Amino acid sequence: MASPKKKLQGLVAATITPMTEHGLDQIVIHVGALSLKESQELAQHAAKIGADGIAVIAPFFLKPWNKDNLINFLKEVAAAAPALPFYYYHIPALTGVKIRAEELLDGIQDKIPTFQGLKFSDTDLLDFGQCVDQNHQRQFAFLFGVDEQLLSALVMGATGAVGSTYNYLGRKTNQMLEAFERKDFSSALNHQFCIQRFINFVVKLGFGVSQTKAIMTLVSGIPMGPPRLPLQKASREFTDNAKAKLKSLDVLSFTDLKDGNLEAC
Ligand SMILES: CC(=O)N[C@@H]([C@@H](O)[C@H](O)[C@H](O)CO)[C@@H](O)CC(=O)C(=O)O
Repeated sequence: MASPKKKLQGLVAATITPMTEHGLDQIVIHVGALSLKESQELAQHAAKIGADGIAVIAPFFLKPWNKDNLINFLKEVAAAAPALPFYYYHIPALTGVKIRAEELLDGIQDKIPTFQGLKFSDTDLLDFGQCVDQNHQRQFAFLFGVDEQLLSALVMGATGAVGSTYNYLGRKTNQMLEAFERKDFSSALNHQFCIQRFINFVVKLGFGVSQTKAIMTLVSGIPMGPPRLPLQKASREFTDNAKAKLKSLDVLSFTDLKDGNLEAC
């Protein structure tokens, strides 16, 4: 897993490595599940193996229909690991739970004392901005999850980012962060546009977890394995096209895309 500098994090969904040996600064484990009991067990397990925090998506088969239902679910999961910082993972496009994050934040720490922040994977920058706006004491982390829009979210007050493309576009994204920090907005925008060119290209080909695995294998040479059903493996055609695009944009932190890596895909 790439570990780019600054505030970016690749996705760590689960780990079997003893937590003392992973070499990462922090590990937040996602413990969301369709069943509350399962989620609580995962939270307890995360605490036992030394995670630095837990994150939870909304349950999406039997959905919470309002803010209070959702908070009650999250509260029970958080209570299963009372010593761990708790993050709500807001990803409405995948869960179908469209309760606005800014509504959820209102008074949340009274209900969930360990609440630490949001991973916000949605393109609604009004909702995102209103989350940041109401955080007067600046106590929460706002980790943005739409990689192609990170610059806009930084302007709105994102405090970090978690996304799939940082596993291989980390260098380019760090260049954007550095330009943003030195207030060189024109360079920051150029870097964001470059990232967008790649994402726009792969989105048109069909882009998801399988394709992310294929690109990560291609770039690192570390076989990421096939996706689990019902997902299907990315096609060779996709990988060839993604490789050509990465080369033409010159965005890789790795000096070489070795031919063997393509075979590993
Ligand atoms: C909907 C989605 O998959 N969003 C990604 C982004 O990193 C996304 O791949 C990227 O912005 C390209 O659209 C992450 O926020 C979430 C993610 O990868 C995950 O939870 O597996």
